Amino acid sequence: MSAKIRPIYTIITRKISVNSPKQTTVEVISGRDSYYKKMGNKALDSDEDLKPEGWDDAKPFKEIPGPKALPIIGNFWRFLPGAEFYNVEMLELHERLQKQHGNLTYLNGIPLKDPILFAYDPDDIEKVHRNEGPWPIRYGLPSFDYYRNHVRDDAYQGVGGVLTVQGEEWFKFRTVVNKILMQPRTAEMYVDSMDDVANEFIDNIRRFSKSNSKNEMPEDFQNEIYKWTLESMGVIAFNKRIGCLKPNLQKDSTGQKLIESSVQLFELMYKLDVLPSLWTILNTRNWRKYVKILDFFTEINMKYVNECMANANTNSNISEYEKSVLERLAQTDKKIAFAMAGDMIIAGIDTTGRTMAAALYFLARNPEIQEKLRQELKSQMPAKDSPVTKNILRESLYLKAVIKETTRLSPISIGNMRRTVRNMVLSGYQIPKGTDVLSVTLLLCMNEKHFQKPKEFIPERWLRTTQGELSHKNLHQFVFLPFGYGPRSCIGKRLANLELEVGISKIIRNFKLSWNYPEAKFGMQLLYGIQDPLKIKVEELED
Ligand code: HEM
Repeated sequence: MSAKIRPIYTIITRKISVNSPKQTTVEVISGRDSYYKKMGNKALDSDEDLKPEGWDDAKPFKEIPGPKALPIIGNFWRFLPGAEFYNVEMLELHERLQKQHGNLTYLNGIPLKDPILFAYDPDDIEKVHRNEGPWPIRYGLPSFDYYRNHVRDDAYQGVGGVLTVQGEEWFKFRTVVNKILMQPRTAEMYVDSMDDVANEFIDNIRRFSKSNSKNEMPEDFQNEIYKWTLESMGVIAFNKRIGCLKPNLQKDSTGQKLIESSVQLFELMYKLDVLPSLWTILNTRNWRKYVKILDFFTEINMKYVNECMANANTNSNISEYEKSVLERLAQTDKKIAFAMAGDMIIAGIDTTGRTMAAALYFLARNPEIQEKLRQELKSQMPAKDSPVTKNILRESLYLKAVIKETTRLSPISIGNMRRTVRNMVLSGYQIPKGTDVLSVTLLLCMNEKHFQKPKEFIPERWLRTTQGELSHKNLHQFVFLPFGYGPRSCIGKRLANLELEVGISKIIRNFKLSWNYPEAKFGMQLLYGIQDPLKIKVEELED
């Protein structure tokens, strides 16, 4: 995009979305109908749910409580230095909003951002998800969407991927990729390669531990974890070892450049899509940097997909499950393979990386839990260098409970976002279709109404054998949704769990972890997670 100013249609789109929904009657609400009809969602064409049960008795939308927006400056000023929400951590912000305004809070008046409803009641969250229809709508990364569909439509050719597109286009894409990525057999196929990648990560951890008298991981250990997730995702997305975990990576190597670019990419996404930003109307410095980085990813992606196609296995005796994910995607549609490989890299590094960081931190702080996990692993992996196999993973129930408990206390997203596609009543208020609702599940996961000792790391709560109050068996189904919900839920869930299971098994089987610092701070940048340097002490186990 060479023009200094974004095309006028973008500005108009943003302006429309900045307007708060002031609808109070069903007729006015239908103003957004054409948009959804364009997406072809038949459910929206029918009149049957125009007035859902309880609509006439519900209070109008405009009465939903929330921080009052002032003329012109809206609510933005509340987040400025000295004001009530300045630098307030996400969890605390939502605790305060819920306390002040109740289970449904409306926030508008943040420049160039859509107004949003925060839902804190699991029954409301259930209603939103159960009414999301077959093509749920989730907005979140407009900068990424704009890049693919407008800046580099030459490369993506109208196939925007699964992360940001909506409606029928999303559904068609997702139907193709689900068949390949959501299969348990697909994930299992990668156990050996994930084991290889984890071995290199273990070597690096060992080297860091020996490099200082305290046996601590470096301040930027989180980036080292990202190298491991990028290398793991590279195997799946590109069918290729990128080489990010090699010690002394050359500055100009692709691996090093990819690592640096992905760290910057997430920082920039946060600045463009989460913080107020002028990129939607101007070619800001951050926007230009962002496009440059995404261009680099596009170029690498194209190169690797072409390489994979050129080396594709033409042996007709080989079963579908012996082929790589990328090969199978490319067999169906090369454009889909290209966009999906890019999505996997964007969605698969920071997410699994932050979850791994949190898991290691919780294990380091809880030596008894760590030892219990180690005993489970030792029964399956007699030697420190025993490979992880799919049978080991099937049997390792405590390991799975550790990962679940990690995602309860440190989910990558504080909640799930949906744009409602039907009118509905939430907490006694009329909610018009077309409203963005963020279900803040993190708040529920931290509430003793739903979890006993909610702030403590207790994997036992997820074990089937656990009885009584601690057990998760009576948990409301919409309180704990770390991978989202329904047809739009995380497509990488199986792959992420596989990576984490293999990586954590190897680390805990080889090392003793401990934490010698005050409790780490958690918070949100693009994603939620630990904010402090991850200086975990790592000691080699004897056997
Ligand atoms: C622990 C790691 C991960 C967590 C906790 C996680 C969580 C999530 C969540 C909460 C969503 C939104 C779901 C919704 O709206 O209902 C999502 C979407 C998505 N995730 Fe993950 N994710 C993880 C790892 C991965 C990996 C490794 C990949 C790579 C394949 C991936 C690919 C995606 C994609 C492509 C979407 C968008 C799906 C769509 O909109 O149809 N994720 N993830």
